[in-house]
Amino acid sequence: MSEQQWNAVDAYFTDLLVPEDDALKAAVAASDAAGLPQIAVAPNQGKLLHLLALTQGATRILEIGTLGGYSTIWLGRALPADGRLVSLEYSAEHADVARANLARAGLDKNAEVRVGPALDSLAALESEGTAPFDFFFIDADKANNPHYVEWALKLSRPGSVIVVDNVVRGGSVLDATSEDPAVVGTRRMFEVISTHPRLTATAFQTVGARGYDGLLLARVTG
Ligand SMILES: C[S@@+](CC[C@H](N)C(=O)[O-])C[C@H]1O[C@@H](n2cnc3c(N)ncnc32)[C@H](O)[C@@H]1O
Ligand SMILES: [Mg+2]
Repeated sequence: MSEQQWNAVDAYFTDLLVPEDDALKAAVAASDAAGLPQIAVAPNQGKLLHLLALTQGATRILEIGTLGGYSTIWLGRALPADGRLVSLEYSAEHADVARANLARAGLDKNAEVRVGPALDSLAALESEGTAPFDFFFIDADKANNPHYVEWALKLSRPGSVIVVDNVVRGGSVLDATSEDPAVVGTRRMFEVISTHPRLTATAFQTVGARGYDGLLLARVTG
């Protein structure tokens, strides 16, 4: 099956089930205009995150890796009126674009973008005594994925859900000899999760508008 066919099927699904409104279209346009890389989740993946967070009844969401806030908007729209989303982003420039996109989507009251290395922001959240989060979306520097999963656990409650994006690495996730930090980090994350007493998880491969990739979905059991 060709990439052209994956794209066409994705477009069919998206046209029927995931109509993007003005705020989402504007978020993509503003991110492109600012020169951000086109590495946000696809619309149907954004809607998947939205539906997962809704199904979870999430009132507190933590995202690691904001970019222009496209996935943040989908997640933020799953929150109740008094819900809270914190998104962590290394780049001040990306964060500025995301904040404008979130404001346009009417989510600036619920969603906060914190700038800096996510490991520092996570430690700050802990020292502030933040309440546990119900839903985590991990989509930043893949080398740190094992640390991000450990942090998600620290900031979770039993029943919290963790989604990790881009776990296939073009198939290189199979390569135990890889020195690519993203592959090493992803493999280490799988090892940590596979034996973790507080996590149950699955992962699946995807094809579509973002090519060949995949997601990990985990639930905190205790
Ligand atoms: C794949 S993009 C996020 C895409 C976004 N979740 C979406 O789907 O719309 C990854 C983002 O993580 C940020 N990032 C990379 N390393 C980081 C770090 N150490 N701490 C926080 N953010 C980081 C990058 O600047 C980039 O904006
Ligand atoms: Mg991603």
